[in-house]
Amino acid sequence: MAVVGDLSLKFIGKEPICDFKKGVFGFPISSHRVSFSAGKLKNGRVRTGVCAVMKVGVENTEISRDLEKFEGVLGLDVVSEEELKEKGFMGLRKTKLVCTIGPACCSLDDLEKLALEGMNVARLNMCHNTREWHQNVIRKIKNLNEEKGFSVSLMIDTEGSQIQVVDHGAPSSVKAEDGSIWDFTTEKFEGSRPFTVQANYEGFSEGINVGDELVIDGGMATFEVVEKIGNDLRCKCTDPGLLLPRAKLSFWRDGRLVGRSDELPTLSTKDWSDIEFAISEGVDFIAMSFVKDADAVTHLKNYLSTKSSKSIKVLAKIESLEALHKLDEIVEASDGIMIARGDLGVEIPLEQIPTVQEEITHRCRKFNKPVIIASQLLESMVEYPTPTRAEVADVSEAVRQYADALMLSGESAIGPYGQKALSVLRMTSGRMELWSREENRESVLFENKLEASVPDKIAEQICNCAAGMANNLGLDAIFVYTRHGQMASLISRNRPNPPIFAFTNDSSTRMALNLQWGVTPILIDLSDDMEANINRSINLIKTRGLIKDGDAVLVVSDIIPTSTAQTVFQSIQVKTVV
Ligand SMILES: Nc1ncnc2c1ncn2[C@@H]1O[C@H](COP(=O)(O)OP(=O)(O)O)[C@@H](O)[C@H]1O
Ligand SMILES: C=C(OP(=O)(O)O)C(=O)O
Ligand SMILES: [K+]
Ligand SMILES: [Mg+2]
Repeated sequence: MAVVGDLSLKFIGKEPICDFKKGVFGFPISSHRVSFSAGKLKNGRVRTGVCAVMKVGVENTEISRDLEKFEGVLGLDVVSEEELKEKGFMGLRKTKLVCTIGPACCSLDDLEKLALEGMNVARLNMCHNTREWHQNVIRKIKNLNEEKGFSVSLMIDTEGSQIQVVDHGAPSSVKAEDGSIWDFTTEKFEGSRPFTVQANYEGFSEGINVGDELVIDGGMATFEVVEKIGNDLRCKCTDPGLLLPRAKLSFWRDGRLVGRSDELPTLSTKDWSDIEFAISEGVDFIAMSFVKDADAVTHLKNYLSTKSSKSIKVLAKIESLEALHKLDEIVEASDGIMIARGDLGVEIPLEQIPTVQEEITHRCRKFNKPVIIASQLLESMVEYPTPTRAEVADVSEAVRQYADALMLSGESAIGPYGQKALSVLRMTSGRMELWSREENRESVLFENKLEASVPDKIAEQICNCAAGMANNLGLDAIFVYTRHGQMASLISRNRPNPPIFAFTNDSSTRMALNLQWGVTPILIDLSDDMEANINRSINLIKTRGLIKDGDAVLVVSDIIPTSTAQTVFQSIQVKTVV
């Protein structure tokens, strides 16, 4: 093993040696000498940064000095780097983008195009397709990250339990006509029977009375219960519409939802086995469907902390009335929230969605948790190559509310215009971010106070001040040094004007920060010597041509050293690059 600075090279016979993570590779040229080059990976090839011949096992100070400027150790993803080079600091997009991966975008080529187009997180919805299929997608994305320098995080979305129509294959949809009589049953049968709908859950009709309303998919069609026959319901169609496979069933009485999900577990047996799969594949996020209370979230978090060697973040999906009733406790318990407007629209009247969305987004900012706004953002693009004006207005509103992330569902999973939809999200968010920054700031930003008790009040204050200083002084960027991402997220919470570069030596932290508004995470080795870390990272960024003399950055650090000899290093400083 040869050691140079904080890089190490393995020396294996006459084979070329590679350490792609560090961007280093070398060829042994004799039994005690190795020639090596080091650099950043691009398009699967190492772009050489440093070339040298060195003695194996001997520390070479000259090379160490060269390697101080070595560009390969700066873990900045290619997409942010290109964006930065092209548009400068203020041009970096703040709002993060999540894409649901499905049959329309699962080839290596399609995934690469989505990554290039700005996908920050890939979502795999375990409601659909086989585990092998999902595994294949995960492997491809990890491969793209390793070989081509992307940094796309992975999210598994659980199926969850829900009362719905069984997907019996064909036909794909049936029309219910006004006044027609239908039987909703739990009887199991293959194929389809006329005027009969199979429900997936035995107890679906418990507590339901004659006269109650049965609503399909939040309003696609409506029935009135006219007769109860054992567990089955005979219903008359009062508002005609389509019955799709897996359509959701909800019951209403006197204009209010009849709670049906009490008996259903938040995590089913299938969900638990999908969670094992998520752990073994080392994904970054698990989005938990139909969360009812904080206990379910805490339980999963505890489970993951004992079972998973890497940190996996738990996102709670808010998609039921019950979750809305316990919003604060759920937000506080989770690592982030998804506003799952699809199912939420089944449980609350549609006209309440906009205000509920804004309220949840505000609660997330208060508790400092990232929030994703999901479902139907560009729904018409599942079929058409352009969005409706109303859809663009919806996306803009989500950005104006300072959501951390926006999500595509069917638009990318099954639609033929997935990349285009992603670019619509990118352009629309860029435009609204600029407008908010320049024209609308004061009206939307609200007071800084955190709702939750942050264990470290000093960190919170430092971050609030840092964001204010960076804005007031008109600085170019904020550099924050963070092991677990806490400081980066506390700065992001203030939604400052300049971009936040979060330097971390923890790859899980890097991947988790991909969901955080305005944060560009960078993987880098961090030593206990904070001054050295700061100088080294500024040099690295400068060597790459991403920062120039005269640029001013705000540097924030709060790294607790690993050795006990040093004290906690907390500081804010303004550095002008020279
Ligand atoms: N992995 C997948 N395999 C096949 N189809 C998928 C997959 N993921 C999503 N889809 C399709 O994309 C649509 C939209 O995705 P999503 O919103 O995540 O699911 P759902 O409609 O079940 O809530 C789904 O209805 C399904 O038709
Ligand atoms: C995102 C959602 O969940 P899923 O697609 O899993 O139903 C939703 O209901 O909006
Ligand atoms: K799901
Ligand atoms: Mg849902």
